[in-house]
Amino acid sequence: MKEESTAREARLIDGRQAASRLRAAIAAEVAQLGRDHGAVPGLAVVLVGADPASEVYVRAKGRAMREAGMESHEHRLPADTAQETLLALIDRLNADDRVHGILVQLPLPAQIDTQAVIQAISPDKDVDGFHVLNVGRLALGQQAFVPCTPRGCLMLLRQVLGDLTGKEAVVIGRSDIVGKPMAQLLLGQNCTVTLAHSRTRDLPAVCRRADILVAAVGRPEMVRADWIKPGATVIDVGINRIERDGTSRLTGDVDFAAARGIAGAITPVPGGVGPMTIACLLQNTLDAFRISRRRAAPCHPSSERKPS
Ligand SMILES: NC(=O)C1=CN([C@@H]2O[C@H](COP(=O)(O)OP(=O)(O)OC[C@H]3O[C@@H](n4cnc5c(N)ncnc54)[C@H](OP(=O)(O)O)[C@@H]3O)[C@@H](O)[C@H]2O)C=CC1
Ligand SMILES: Nc1nc(=O)c2c([nH]1)NC[C@@H]1CN(c3ccc(C(=O)N[C@@H](CCC(=O)O)C(=O)O)cc3)C=[N+]21
Repeated sequence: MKEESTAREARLIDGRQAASRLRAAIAAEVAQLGRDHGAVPGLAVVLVGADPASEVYVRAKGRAMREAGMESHEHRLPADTAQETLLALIDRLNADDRVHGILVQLPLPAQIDTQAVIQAISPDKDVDGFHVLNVGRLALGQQAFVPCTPRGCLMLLRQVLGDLTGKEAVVIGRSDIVGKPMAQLLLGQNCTVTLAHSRTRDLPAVCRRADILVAAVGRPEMVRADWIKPGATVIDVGINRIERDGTSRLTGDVDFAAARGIAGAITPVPGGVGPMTIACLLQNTLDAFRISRRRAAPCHPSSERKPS
């Protein structure tokens, strides 16, 4: 039978709006903390080299921090910075009481051992959630700093679907910063999780099982409409800069225009996951600030670790 001519379009998941609500709630809490304690949460962002995309993100993070009433301490180092120099900076930031969160923008130049740098960050200031202690805590289902991008994706999913129990979730991409922690979070929500990657056999068929499809690959419009189960919720993490019709623009890992006719709900790029990543960075920094205050008052009877 022929489809109706007015095919139903997927609900658009507005990441900008969700992020702006979260940022407003954080700003209100920060203002209250200032009134109660005269203290301001601070984030140190370290950028090595001058990658233009990284510059854009770092500027956006700084602006969002200041708008929420938080302090942003930006450290820009030349591309040829030695590893020891960066490690010495991390040591200083670990010891700095005004710095509650530390983010080292990735990727780092080739002469620097990324893991050595990440593991040098104090786990209590690791607002990216990349430190082995936070990765382990997340895997064990303990209180942990959760990487900002998957945390934001989960917030959007909860907003659209409510309880995720029993859903079939497929995550494409197994990176340490997106795919793996996303799979852990979905497992924590009682989804049945498949983590797909470049060696997955018959990826389209795997994707067609998904009630929830998260694409974090880095390949423009790789996910076609016929990979999507009708009515599925699609979260497009990909940020790919492409040339089209002579202009440069951003596109996700999903063929958005076609997928809209099949999916139940879908995030756009830009305006989907990206803004939530930044809002979650503010949330993680606020959580880190709270943890530092509990550390400062260890005798208080209610000083347990759980960020409320
Ligand atoms: N919106 C946001 O806030 C953020 C967006 N991003 C974007 O998300 C995307 C992914 O980032 P990131 O996780 O860092 O990327 P990585 O390059 O680290 O990982 C990509 C993953 O995709 C898999 N992959 C590559 N090609 C294929 C293929 N043909 N079929 C199936 N799987 C494939 C790789 O598999 P294998 O492991 O087998 O090689 C790998 O696991 C990028 O576009 C990035 O810009 C990233 C961070 C934040
Ligand atoms: N230590 C570390 N932590 C990160 O979280 C981290 C990182 N390194 N390196 C790079 C990736 C990428 N990332 C993004 C953040 C915001 C947007 C974002 O706000 N995007 C806007 C568009 C921005 C534009 O126009 O370029 C949007 O999707 O609407 C995107 C991507 C964080 N990352």
